[in-house]
Amino acid sequence: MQSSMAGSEDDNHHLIRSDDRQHPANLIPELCRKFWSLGWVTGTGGGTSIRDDDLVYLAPSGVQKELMKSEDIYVLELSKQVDPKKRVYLRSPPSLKPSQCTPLFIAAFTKRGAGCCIHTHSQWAVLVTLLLENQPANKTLFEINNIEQIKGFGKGYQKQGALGYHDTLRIPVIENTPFEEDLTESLEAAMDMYPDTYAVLVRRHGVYVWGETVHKAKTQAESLDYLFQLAVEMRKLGLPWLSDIA
Ligand SMILES: CSC[C@@H](O)[C@@H](O)C(=O)COP(=O)(O)O
Ligand SMILES: [Zn+2]
Repeated sequence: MQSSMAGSEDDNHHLIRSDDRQHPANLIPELCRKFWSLGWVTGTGGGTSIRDDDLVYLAPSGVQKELMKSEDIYVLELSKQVDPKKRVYLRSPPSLKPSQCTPLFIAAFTKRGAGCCIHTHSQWAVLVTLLLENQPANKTLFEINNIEQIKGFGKGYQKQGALGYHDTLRIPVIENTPFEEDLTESLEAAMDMYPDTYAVLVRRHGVYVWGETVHKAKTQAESLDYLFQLAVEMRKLGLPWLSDIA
């Protein structure tokens, strides 16, 4: 059975103890409970990380994400991470390991200044990557336009405002790897190739979505899941994802 380990003062327990619902250590378990009910983080897959200034909060690996408690949350200082192979944690709950998604979350924080990164194993995301399998590897792109929900996305990195109804939303797809951490290089390459994207799909696996704030990351993750589901249904009906309505 998954258990929460009560921390002591010397393991920086104060970093995750707060009565504020908006505190990252309270918000991550609450968000994961919501995401579990959407089928995004079932069977321990997926997760969420939040950055508050230089502090990064993240979940343990291999735990049932919807049953997590604030006591289970890891904390690290972003600016102190010199060697990705020797990650230094301000707070490490005993008997647990940090999420395997950690280097991918960190890529969103360092390369895109994100405040929150959400990883889902949504079946809609996986289905979209399967529908795109005929495109060349590493040049795969999900594209959709002329759908109202596209307005749920920001224009891009360091840009003001949201995408418009007629804009085309583009989400790159990277190939899956046997170990989550080995996705980091291709996720970073996709960020470089598509600097304005707020998400990267992982073939036969799921999606990473981020935003400047928790609110924006959640809005974009929900908008994307809506669009992925819609895209799968459109394909079944023989409807194109891109149209030239002016
Ligand atoms: C169902 S196992 C899924 C994991 O391998 C991974 O893809 C994942 O998303 C969660 O990794 P975790 O280390 O448990 O946070
Ligand atoms: Zn995953």
